Amino acid sequence: MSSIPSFADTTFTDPARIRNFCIIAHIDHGKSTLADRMLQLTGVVDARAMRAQYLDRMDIERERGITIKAQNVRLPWKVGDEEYVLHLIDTPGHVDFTYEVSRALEACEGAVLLVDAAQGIEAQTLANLYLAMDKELEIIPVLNKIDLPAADPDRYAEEIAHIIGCEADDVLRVSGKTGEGVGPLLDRVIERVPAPVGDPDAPARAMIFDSVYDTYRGVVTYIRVVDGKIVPREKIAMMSTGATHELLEVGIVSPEPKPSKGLGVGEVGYLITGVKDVRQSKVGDTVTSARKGATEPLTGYQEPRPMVYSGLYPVDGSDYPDLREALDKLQLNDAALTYEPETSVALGFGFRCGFLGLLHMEITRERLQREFGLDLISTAPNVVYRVVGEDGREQIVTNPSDWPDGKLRETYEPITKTTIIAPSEFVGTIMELCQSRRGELGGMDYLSESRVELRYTLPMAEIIFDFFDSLKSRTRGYASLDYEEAGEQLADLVKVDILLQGEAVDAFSAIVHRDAAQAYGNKMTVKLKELIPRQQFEVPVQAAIGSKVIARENIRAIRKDVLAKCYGGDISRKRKLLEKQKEGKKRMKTIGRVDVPQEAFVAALSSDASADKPKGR
Ligand SMILES: Nc1nc2c(ncn2[C@@H]2O[C@H](COP(=O)(O)OP(=O)(O)OP(=O)(O)O)[C@@H](O)[C@H]2O)c(=O)[nH]1
Repeated sequence: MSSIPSFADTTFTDPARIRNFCIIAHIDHGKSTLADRMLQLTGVVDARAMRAQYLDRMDIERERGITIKAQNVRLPWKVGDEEYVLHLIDTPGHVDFTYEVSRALEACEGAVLLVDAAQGIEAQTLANLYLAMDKELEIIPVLNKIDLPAADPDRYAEEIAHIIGCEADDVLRVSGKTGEGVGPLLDRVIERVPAPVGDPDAPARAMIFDSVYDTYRGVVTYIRVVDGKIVPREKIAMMSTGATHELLEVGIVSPEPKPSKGLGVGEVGYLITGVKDVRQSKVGDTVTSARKGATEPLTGYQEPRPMVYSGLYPVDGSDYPDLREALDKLQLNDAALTYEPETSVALGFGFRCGFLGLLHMEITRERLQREFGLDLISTAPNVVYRVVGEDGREQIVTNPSDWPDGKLRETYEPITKTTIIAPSEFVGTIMELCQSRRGELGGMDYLSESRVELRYTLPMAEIIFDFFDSLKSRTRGYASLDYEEAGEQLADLVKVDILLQGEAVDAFSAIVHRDAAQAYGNKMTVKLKELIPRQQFEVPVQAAIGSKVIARENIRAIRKDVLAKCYGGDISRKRKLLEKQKEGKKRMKTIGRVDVPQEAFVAALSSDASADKPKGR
């Protein structure tokens, strides 16, 4: 086996020589590290240019050590004298990004199922495995990190064999760190993963599995060709809209983008059309030729549905148009992000945004701040509720301010099917936690003598915020968690409003289970009392359900005279002080007669859920 980089540059490769695969795993089991070794071993990146997590291109990904966006790369590999092209698609492992995983799977015929040899199967190993099996991919089971002293490959090979129904001997053993076993793994990919099948003479059909907005090049669209070929200078059409575009560039990624003469059946690469509007290159769409194009699109992807909503507002109101533009651009990168304009009495103009989960929300916010230089406030996140009024009218509520006043006939909340895997000694404490979160046990299975899988139905609102942190701390970090939405259930829900001097502050309203309302009211009133500076009059801070007040704190009055200290003399000093006070006022929002500094909103809204940095695993 030796590397043959020149072969990687040749496109229109015979499909029989192509293998498209991805690596799926629980978070931190070592996908990105293994991908690094593959880049090196195939000679695509030489040792000098190598850096850790080569495919994680975003700063946030490197800093957090997690993969958010799926990436793809073309690798040459030789078995005996036969030359092959591998397309590797690196996928994220966090539960919020399952959607990215499912898109990556659409472009592959095989999946390397990577399991940490010191940890065994975890909740997302199973979730990703089931996704891959659903799409009928060839699964190649692999134990990673065999260099670790704590590795117990024999034990976990049995576990994997038991789950996927193979022999324990079939499970390969590698170390992404030392590179051991990576060559044989690539050989196995070539041997087991089926070559892509497509009709080279049919009209072109390629599926879009990712699109990225690039400041210099415009929209870059990643595709996998299914039939025919895509060549530069030809007009292409997007099948969902019928829109046609001039193709400016077609190419492959190995590991940097390289223009090519085109892409044929089974090949994975990118195209650039000079389109500036990010919404014209929809993930899941089929690309065909504008002239004599295909008539049947490929089966689309399942549209991702947001699970968590939150309001995003610019701290400086004049940044509103920039925020809109930034969201437009991010959405191309992130088909799961949704947003629509909303206004808040307290925060002004902003957007109601939908996310897949809290990590997704946090990352979106961080990207808006970093990549677009925006200073933002986000309101407390909430899930999606359905309410039926006394008159039988139904309403979907994604924003607490839309919660109908008055009596409601029925209120529903979304629920999840949750899987927890942990050492069996923690079963009692996990059950306790789930019960306290209104969970219902669905079943329990032993994966081996000492490890158990628990299945629960839990309200989504209970699970997305701090559940994972509680689970981790109660199980000393040994439990892993995965959940998927599973419909809705009747629940006794109420809206808690927070009032300043009798006036509701919409940004602080929350929908909670009736049993949790008191705790929310107490927490917010105490917090706001600390955060809002004293005014020249007393300000009551109240929590209320409808007109019923359930908690109250008072901010005592003071009188602040900035000129008091400089009576007599210096007029310019006086003016300066007054101006300083005016500056301060600009950063205040006035609720009724109460001046609330921006910082108080930020602090009050960020200190609970969004401050826990959930890194689910
Ligand atoms: N000892 C040892 N450590 C490894 C090996 N492979 C990965 N690691 C370490 O395990 C941690 C996680 O590795 P990553 O490659 O970032 O894991 P990942 O699965 O890509 O994680 P996500 O991208 O967040 O899903 C890092 O600290 C790696 O250095 C290995 O073979 N041996």
